[in-house]
Amino acid sequence: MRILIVGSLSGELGKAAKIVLARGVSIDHAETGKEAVSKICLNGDYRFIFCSVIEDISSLIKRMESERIAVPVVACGPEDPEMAAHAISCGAEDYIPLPPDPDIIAGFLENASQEKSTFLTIDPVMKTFMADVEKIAASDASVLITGESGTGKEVLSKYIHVKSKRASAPFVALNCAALPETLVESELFGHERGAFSGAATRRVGRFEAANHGTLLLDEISEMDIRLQAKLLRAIQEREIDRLGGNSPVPVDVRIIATSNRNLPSEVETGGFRQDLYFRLNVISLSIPPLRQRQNDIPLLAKYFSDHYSKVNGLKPRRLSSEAVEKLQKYNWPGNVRELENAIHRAVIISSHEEIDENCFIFADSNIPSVEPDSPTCSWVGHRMDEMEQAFIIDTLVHTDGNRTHAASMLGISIRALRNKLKEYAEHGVSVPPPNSGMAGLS
Ligand SMILES: Nc1ncnc2c1ncn2[C@@H]1O[C@H](COP(=O)(O)OP(=O)(O)OP(=O)(O)O)[C@@H](O)[C@H]1O
Repeated sequence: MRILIVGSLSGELGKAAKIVLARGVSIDHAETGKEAVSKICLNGDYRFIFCSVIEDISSLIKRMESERIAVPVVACGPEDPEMAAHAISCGAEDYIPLPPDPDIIAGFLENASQEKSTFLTIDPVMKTFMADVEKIAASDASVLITGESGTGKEVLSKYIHVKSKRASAPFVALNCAALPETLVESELFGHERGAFSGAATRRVGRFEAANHGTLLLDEISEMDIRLQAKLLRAIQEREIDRLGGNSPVPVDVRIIATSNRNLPSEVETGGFRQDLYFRLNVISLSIPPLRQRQNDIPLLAKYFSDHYSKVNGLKPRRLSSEAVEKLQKYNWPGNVRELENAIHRAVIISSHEEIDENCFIFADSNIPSVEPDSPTCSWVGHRMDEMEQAFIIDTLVHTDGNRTHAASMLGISIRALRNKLKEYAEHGVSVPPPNSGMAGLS
């Protein structure tokens, strides 16, 4: 883990930096937000940016957004609730009070290193699967992880990295569906200054950022076929060409790719290169959907309820046995992500320390939801495109704005979903924002 510290180190922030260093975490330093962005562009992967509240956090975040950098910013400043609230409203994800308390910083770092890297499971159907995962982790082979949306493909990738001999090097992820095709190439391979209009600084790509570590290519099936050829070359030759660069750069990276689409049939229809498929599919793991491992439901539910109680400053919430039974009977089309969202909501809405079954309301997931006031209530008399729009928006509301999950439930590609949403927004239709989190509460 590497952290970039932004601001003057002469005061309390410098003391915080020393505590971070003493915990074995490497740090880099930038005096200003502008310098910070150049450093990230050049050096790649930081787990966090610790930024002094004296700096203009809002413009740092805007600069990062314009460079498509998504590193969480943690504001550091005096123990003052108003300053903390202001920093959070500017886009900071957390606030560390200064003078720094070594225990708070240690807890923060510990949380960050454990976060999303433990693949929780106890269901007997997962026993052989997990035994295979342990063996696979130790090897250096490419891994292809498939499974429905929300089954934990990204968590499993991180777990494999943490268990591998590359654990002390970076784990870098790129969601191939999250960026327009034109940007994926420069994200992957980086670019030299002036390589294209807008390339104001030299920037390392994810391949270089992941050197000696692991590169997760999430939703690989969404990658443009032309770029697939370049990726294949990078994997085979173990070197990449930066956009606008003169000579290849050697890279030592383990690739883990995920897909929630059926890659062999994509290969058959010409949407995915067969040679790349064989390269990635040295080892393949298919995560079973949550409904096929019901014993994991109580374990995960408890884990999320403890986590969200803590995050919300509440006493630990306990799930009643009726609530657990109800969770185990539901078929979880959105898998663990849907369970996590359901528990998060339940933790907040439950007025007692016990979460009872009434905190969970599930539509029959085999039938599209037909609420009395919903446009899908009476299908007769509506045009197909109206129905499609209502269906897509309803699904997106159900997934709390999560595009990947919604696309998977609708059985369409994320790109197709995104195009539809763009079209709706251009016609003034209110589209649930991405990751709107607790949208269902309001
Ligand atoms: N076994 C697990 N243990 C702990 N948390 C899990 C587990 N599986 C999934 N999660 C949680 O569920 C959520 C979804 O997981 P993840 O993003 O890894 O799924 P995914 O299969 O990659 O989804 P998608 O295909 O939609 O990108 C995350 O918040 C993750 O922390």
